[in-house]
Amino acid sequence: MASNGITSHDLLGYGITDSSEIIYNPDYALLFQEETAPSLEGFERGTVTQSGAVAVDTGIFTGRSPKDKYIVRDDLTRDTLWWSDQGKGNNDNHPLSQETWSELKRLVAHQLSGKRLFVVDAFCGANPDSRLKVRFITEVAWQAHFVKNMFITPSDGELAGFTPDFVVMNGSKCTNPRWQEHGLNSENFVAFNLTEGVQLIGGTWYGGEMKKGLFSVMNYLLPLKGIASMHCSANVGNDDDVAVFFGLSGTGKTTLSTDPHRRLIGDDEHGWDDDGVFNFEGGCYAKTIRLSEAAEPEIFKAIRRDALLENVVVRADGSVDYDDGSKTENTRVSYPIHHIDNIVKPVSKAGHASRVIFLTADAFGVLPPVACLSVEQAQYHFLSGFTAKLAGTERGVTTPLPTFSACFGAAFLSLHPTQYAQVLAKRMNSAGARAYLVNTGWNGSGKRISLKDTRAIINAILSGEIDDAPAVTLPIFNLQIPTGLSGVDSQILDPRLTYPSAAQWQEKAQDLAKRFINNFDKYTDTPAGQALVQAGPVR
Ligand SMILES: Nc1ncnc2c1ncn2[C@@H]1O[C@H](COP(=O)(O)OP(=O)(O)O)[C@@H](O)[C@H]1O
Ligand SMILES: C=C(OP(=O)(O)O)C(=O)O
Ligand SMILES: [Mn+2]
Repeated sequence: MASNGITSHDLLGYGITDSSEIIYNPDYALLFQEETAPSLEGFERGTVTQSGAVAVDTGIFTGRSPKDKYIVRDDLTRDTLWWSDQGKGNNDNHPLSQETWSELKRLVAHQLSGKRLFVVDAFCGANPDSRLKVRFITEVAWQAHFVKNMFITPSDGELAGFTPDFVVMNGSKCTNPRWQEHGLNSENFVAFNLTEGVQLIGGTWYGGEMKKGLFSVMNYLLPLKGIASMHCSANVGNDDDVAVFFGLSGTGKTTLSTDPHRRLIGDDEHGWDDDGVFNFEGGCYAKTIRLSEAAEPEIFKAIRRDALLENVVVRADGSVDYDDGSKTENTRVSYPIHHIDNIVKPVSKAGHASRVIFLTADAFGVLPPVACLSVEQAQYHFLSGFTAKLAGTERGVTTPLPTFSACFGAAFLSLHPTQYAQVLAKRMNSAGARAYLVNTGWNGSGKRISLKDTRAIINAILSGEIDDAPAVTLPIFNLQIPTGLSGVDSQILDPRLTYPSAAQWQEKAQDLAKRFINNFDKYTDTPAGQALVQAGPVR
């Protein structure tokens, strides 16, 4: 192949033999042809929709499968990783032995051998000094399209001499028949070997495993270098004021960071180093369930040729029924970031953040739609990560499930949560950043807080209006809540007013406070953790 390509010889090192053809870094035109080829069958075959975007079904897996996630426990990771079987917190970092890893790798390599393969080389991380050079190997065209959308495309110059730091071998068509003997959760697997720099995928076709998989890898590497690694979206205003929006899936990172008046840095994964905030990705991955052009015009318009829709229902005329969640609530679209008009160019990065927003979707309806946090409260709520798992993103979750997800992204943390909290605190402190808790979930009315109200709240945070607004203290949680903000229904700012009686709020609040206190217990075995207890709710 040409100098900017690779040969089957280059794949031998991964155990992949006899490749019949390698399609290296396909462009969008070729991907379109490949993923809509009439010869394709089943989940491999895409459908062209009216907007020009191709729609695919991701198969049995329409969300991540955290129970099938494994990391090889070896000399590198033994004492550095936050393991599922150690300490007090529970997480998805299940240990894997070197022997089982080798078997899984043989399985995937066998699956990918003798095939026509797509190989995509891309960056994860916008900064040359902390980015990963990643190679994705897959036999499914739309999976190559997904990673082209989501990761950063190197220039031709950068591709010359591209030696991957990390390789993703996607064997989604194969499963592990010996999973029981291996002591694993199922025949499906998403496995990482940080020493080798390899991710293996078997059984699941869901593209999000590759995107969030690399995020877990960045989450391992960056904090150890003093760089914050954050499950957040980010944008920047006309005064170069940077805001980051932390939040678990479905809490509004993508929706709220896509703001026509602010340049988008990225919608999901960022680092914060000595120069400022930078994106890990080159694209966005928006939820499309009940998407409307009126409520989210920028995202709606981003769905066009080169965007890739997942698990939506396409009508006979090629239009998409965004209201139909029959395949999953987790319908999605990935698109390159330049499908949004107002973005930071050419590199998705900006200065230090001055506003740090924690998005939570409170399914209990207790938390206020916004509160201003003290430095200690910010640490407390970041470690607690109270929110809800919304339907669809994880296998088996079908209704909002209240959860404490440390750092608003426990599923992706590779190190202990306190390590992320320490790095974030240091960055926030040097930048003089202020923190806010924003509930995009429910209140006493039983309905979700409206997007219109949340957007007005975000505007009041970003303009600074909220810092001077009259405020009261919400008892039990000791949160400072504003009593009036432009464009926000003042009846919703105090959650007590959304209940038939304040006593009803009080009862639910006491129950939630207990959960907070119990959850925080796992951080109280250090003096620093002990000191934070008073920043949380009291019984
Ligand atoms: N008050 C609200 N704030 C933010 N999003 C809301 C709100 N009410 C409903 N939504 C919907 O919730 C979803 C938020 O999803 P998204 O922004 O993709 O989350 P994330 O990027 O954090 O996974 C969108 O479908 C959005 O339309
Ligand atoms: C893609 C995911 O999350 P988010 O909605 O935060 O992008 C995920 O959790 O798999
Ligand atoms: Mn998102």
